[in-house]
Parts: sequence; structure tokens; C-alpha cells
Amino acid sequence: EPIPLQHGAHRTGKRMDADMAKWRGYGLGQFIHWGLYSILEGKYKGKYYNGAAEWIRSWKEVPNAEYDVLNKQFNPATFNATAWAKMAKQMGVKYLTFTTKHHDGFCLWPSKYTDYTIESSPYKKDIVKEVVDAYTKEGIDVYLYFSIMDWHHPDWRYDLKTKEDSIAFDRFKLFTKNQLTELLQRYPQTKGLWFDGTWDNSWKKSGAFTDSLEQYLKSLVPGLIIGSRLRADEKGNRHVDANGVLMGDYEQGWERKIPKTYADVHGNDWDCVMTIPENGWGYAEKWMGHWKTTNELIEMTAQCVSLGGNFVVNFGPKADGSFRKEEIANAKEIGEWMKINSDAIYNCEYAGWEKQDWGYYTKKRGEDKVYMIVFNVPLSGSLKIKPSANYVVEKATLLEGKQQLSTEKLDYGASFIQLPKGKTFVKPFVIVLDIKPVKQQEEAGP
Ligand SMILES: C[C@@H]1N[C@@H](c2cn(-c3ccccc3)nn2)[C@H](O)[C@@H]1O
Repeated sequence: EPIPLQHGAHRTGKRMDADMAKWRGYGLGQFIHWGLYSILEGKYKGKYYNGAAEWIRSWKEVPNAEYDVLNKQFNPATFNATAWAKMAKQMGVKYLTFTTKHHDGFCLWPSKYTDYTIESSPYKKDIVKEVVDAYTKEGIDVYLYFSIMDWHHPDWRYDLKTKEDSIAFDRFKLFTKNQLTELLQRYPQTKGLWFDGTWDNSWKKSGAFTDSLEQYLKSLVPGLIIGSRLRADEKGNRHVDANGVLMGDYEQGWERKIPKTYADVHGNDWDCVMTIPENGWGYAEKWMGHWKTTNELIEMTAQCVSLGGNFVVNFGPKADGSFRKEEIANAKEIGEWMKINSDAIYNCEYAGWEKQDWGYYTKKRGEDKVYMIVFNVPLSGSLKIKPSANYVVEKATLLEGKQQLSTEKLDYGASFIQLPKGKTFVKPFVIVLDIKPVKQQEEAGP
């Protein structure tokens, strides 16, 4: 029996309006983390920080006072938002999530609620506006990242232990509401907000406020999309309320991790935000350890879309606004792959067929079309498929080149798809299955 909640989820199941349907079909997105941390490049006085570079202010060797004056240096004179947007367009991303204010409290827009903004830097100009305008012009929807936690603001509190804490945090909550109002009014093209920095007790104790804030923001921009990281219910639960129902338009818990099975997504919409190095969102001069190849990023994209989610790749530009060569290469190569194969990614959903070793299935929303995104070609040269019992496969075709492939029926509703003899595949590729719904077939007895 669900417990009565004033500030828990106000909707069960997916949001089914047109704005959310568009979000659901994006498939591939870009995250960009850019700010004062980009100046330090993950190092300080010759020592390298192997944590996330955008958290370097929290590094014990970095005096806060020294970090906090970096705004006096920030001056990306050659920054070109149009070049960013064109790189993203070529990559095939459908949406951007961009850092307006990260945990350090520095605002990339000229907020009138604090002096700690781009206006106090030599650059002066409104970076958020440049980015929103350039990406919108390229037809890429823009979502604004906003960190509730603000290390620079004197009224920020990790917890509310004293009366003074609560008085300060009340001021902070008003400051937050004012900044969010400002962002939505200055950048009306914004399709949604991506909240971060909401894991501390102060926020968990503000469930009622988080609920009223979300409703207020949606009253300003009907259709605004906000994930599950903003809210807390009145019991301090985050993401899902005390009754286990998701609070927000989509599950925002998949940071640097991907669900293993469809069961893990609990019927919610979701996105996975992913760094190219193992961890680290802001620019770091040295990527220590592993960083993902283009094929790994393509596979993660396929994996996410095959489980009904979107995959968002993070880029961390240098302080001058340029991208490192590895990120430029990833964007270019992903774009080349998407140019040929994006049918299997855009407006696709979970197919519900038994996963096979060769890769992932996606299904075109509303059409009798299933895509096989193949990463592992078996030595046998045959790809086994087992459609769900309510479909039969009418035709199998290579997406690139449209060559039809022969299929052999096996028992128990399975089939083998023969790959063309002598053809070697050196990149992930897609097979299109034209399918036909059939009534449930009884499995033949022994
Ligand atoms: C989207 C990503 N979220 C920020 C983050 C959050 N966390 C974190 C890590 C451990 C506990 C709670 C929060 N680490 N990094 C990163 O700085 C980046 O902005």
C-alpha cells in the first residue's frame, strides 16, 4: 500500500507528451564541461590530480582563495561556439547539455544575482548565449546543466544543523530559484535542465522546496524536461520517492555507468552521461589510464539505445575553447559511423528480443523494423537471432549497401543470418530486419 506523500512523484510511468517523445528519440547527445577548472587542466604546481579535473578546487593542495580568483584569467579570446556546434552536428548528436554553473559557482552567463560571473572575467561576453544560439541554429536541442551545490556562495550549506544554517540556506534557495528563472528567461530556446550537486543533506531536507521549484520552473516553460536528480521527497529520498516511484521526467542516475539489462531501467526513460577517460569531465592535460576508443563509444551508444535510453558523450574543452585531438577524432569518427548507421539509433527503442553475443537490437519506434548493430562477428560467419514470438523476420538487409542476406530457419523460432562470404567487416555494422507481427505461435512439442 503506497504511503501518502505530499512531495513524492506526481506521475507514474513515462511522460507521453510530444516534447518527451522527441527527447526519447535523441539516441546520442553531447555533454560539455567548461569553466575555471579548465584553466588548471587537472594539475597544480607541477603535480597532477588524478581525480576529476573539474573537482580540483576540492584538492587539498589547492587553496580555495587561489582557485576562486581564476575568473580574472578566463579569457577564451578565440572561442567559437559555431565551430563547436558544427563539430557536434557532424558527430550526429541531437542534444547538448552545457555547464552554466558547476560546483565552483562560476557562472558562464552574466547573472545579476552574483558577481562571480563571466562579466568579472576579461572575456566578459555571455558564453551561455553564444552556445545556446549556435547549437540551436544547427538544429541541436540545448539543455542547461546547473549545479545546485555552489562552493563559492556564502549561503551554501552541506547540512542544516543550526537555525543559522536554515536562515542562510533559505537565502540560498531563493538565490537558486532566481538564477534558474534568469536562465530560462534569457535563453528561451532551452528544452530542459540537467541538475547536479543535489546529494547533500541540506538538499535532502528541502524536499518540499525541490517539489515547488520543479513545478515553478515548469510553469515558466511548459514542457520543460527535468531529470530525477533535482528532487527529494519529504523523507529525503532522491531519484525515487518513498513509494519507489521516479521523481522527474527521466532517470538521471546513470553517470559513467550503463544498465546491464532492461529490468534495471524499471520502465523509465533514462540517459547515460559518459566521460571519454575513465573519470573526469573538465579538461585535464593528462588523461591517466584508459580512455575510450570510438568503437567503445559507438558500442555504448548502441547499448544504451538498445535498452531504451540515450547516450551522452562528454567533451572537456581547454580554457581557450579548443578541443583536444582525441576528442576531435572521436567526434569525427562517431559522425562518420552515424552518417551510415544512424537509422539504428535515432527514434529507436528496446526491441525486447533475447540478446545475442554479436551485439545489440534496436527497434524503430512505431515501425516493423528491427536493427542488429553488430560488434562481434562469430567465426561461424552466421549470426543467430531469436525474434520474440510475436514477430517473424521477412527480410534481412545490410544497412550499408542494401545487400540482402540469406536467412536459415532453425528450431524454436530462431534463425541464422548468413553474412556474405569473403566480406570482412572492420567496423560495427547494421543489419535491418523487416519484421511482421504474427499471432502467438505454440512451440511444437518434442
Ligand atoms: C556530471 C558529473 N557530475 C559531477 C560529479 C558528481 N560526483 C559525485 C561523486 C561522488 C558522490 C557524489 C557526487 N562526482 N562528480 C561531475 O563533476 C560532473 O559534473
